[in-house]
Amino acid sequence: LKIFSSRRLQMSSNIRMEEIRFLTKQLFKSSIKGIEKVEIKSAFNILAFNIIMKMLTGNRYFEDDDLNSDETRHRLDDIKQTFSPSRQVGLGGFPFLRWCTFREARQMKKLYRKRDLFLKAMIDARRNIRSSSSIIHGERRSIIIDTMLSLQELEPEFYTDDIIKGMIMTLLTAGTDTSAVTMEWAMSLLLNHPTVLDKVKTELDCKIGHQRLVEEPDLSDLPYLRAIVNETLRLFPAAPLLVAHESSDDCSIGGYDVRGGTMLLVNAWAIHRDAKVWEDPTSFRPERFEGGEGEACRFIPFGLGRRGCPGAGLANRVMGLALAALVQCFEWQRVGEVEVDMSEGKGLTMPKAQPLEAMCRARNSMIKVLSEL
Ligand code: HEM
Repeated sequence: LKIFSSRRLQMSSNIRMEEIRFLTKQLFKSSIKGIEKVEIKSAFNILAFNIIMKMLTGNRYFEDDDLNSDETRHRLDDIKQTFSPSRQVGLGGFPFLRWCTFREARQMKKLYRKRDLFLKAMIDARRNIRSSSSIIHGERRSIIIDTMLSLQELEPEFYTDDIIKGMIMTLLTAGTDTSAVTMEWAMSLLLNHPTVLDKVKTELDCKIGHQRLVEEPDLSDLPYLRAIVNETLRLFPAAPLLVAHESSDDCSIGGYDVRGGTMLLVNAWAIHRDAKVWEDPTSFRPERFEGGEGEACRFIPFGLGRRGCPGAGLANRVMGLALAALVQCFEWQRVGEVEVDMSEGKGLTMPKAQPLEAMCRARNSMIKVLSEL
């Protein structure tokens, strides 16, 4: 509640808007001379990390202006390796992963130590800033680590540094790759379905126009954009098996007796493509969400109930805003004649097998807005 309530999200909306402006400015710089090839995967990863890091600490993680510089690539590889969700599961998550070689265990230990130092440095930096000033300004109140340190002052025995480190790590692992991967799938689907791309562009042109950049409050007035995000999450859920659950007690569900301590993996990917509950399930048809078709138990990209994803609201804002800005400001084309390869790669968040590249050019109607960013 302290981190994800609508009010808290509202307080950090300027952070997301700043990062969207940063991304569009970078893309404008790269494509100012005409149509240019851009590596969208890294751009989305950088956006997702910068937003979460800024919400956590007040500072973005990638300061470099150039999305393609060696420094940026190096930092991106490093942080992805350190906070990859696959490594998060590690030794303790699934029982079958508890078996690993001595060498793997040593590597894992090294990684945990690196993470620990990284997280400690983040907390110490905020603690120092807080102790050097007694006034908490408006902006600081929206910084997540500051919120956690305030809770620590109230309940020190519960909010220990280790608990805070665990929370930060969960936010970094659960909240970055998932959104970045979904945005990449969405852009890939749009490139392979130009009529859908044209339709959402028309929605943006009609509702927002060409005199300003799309903003977070506009999202509620963009139902077709929302339908595209949902249809992407249906076909390519970033947590295809949700997160492992365990029954705390014996229970009976749908006629099955389940013992306490049973691990439950829900195959959301299969439910989302089940022909018994979805018409033409493998087709990309955002229109199916326009009439509210997607609700209830068959559409569960964020899980359900008490342990459902607390970051769903944040993710929908980030993904909606980023896609809206990219479509509003730029013309997009595939790199060649061939359709974008939609094969699924390996990894817990179901990434694309091939990182997405696309041709990008600033829209003439948006040059004025882009030049003023
Ligand atoms: C497209 C983006 C995202 C998807 C598809 C997604 C999906 C999920 C799913 C399926 C779960 C498990 C739910 C269950 O087992 O019932 C989960 C848990 C979680 N997610 Fe997300 N998530 C996304 C973005 C985010 C973001 C942006 C954050 C926060 C910064 C976040 C934070 C969390 C946390 C903390 C949990 C664990 C909750 C718990 O254990 O109670 N997620 N997410």
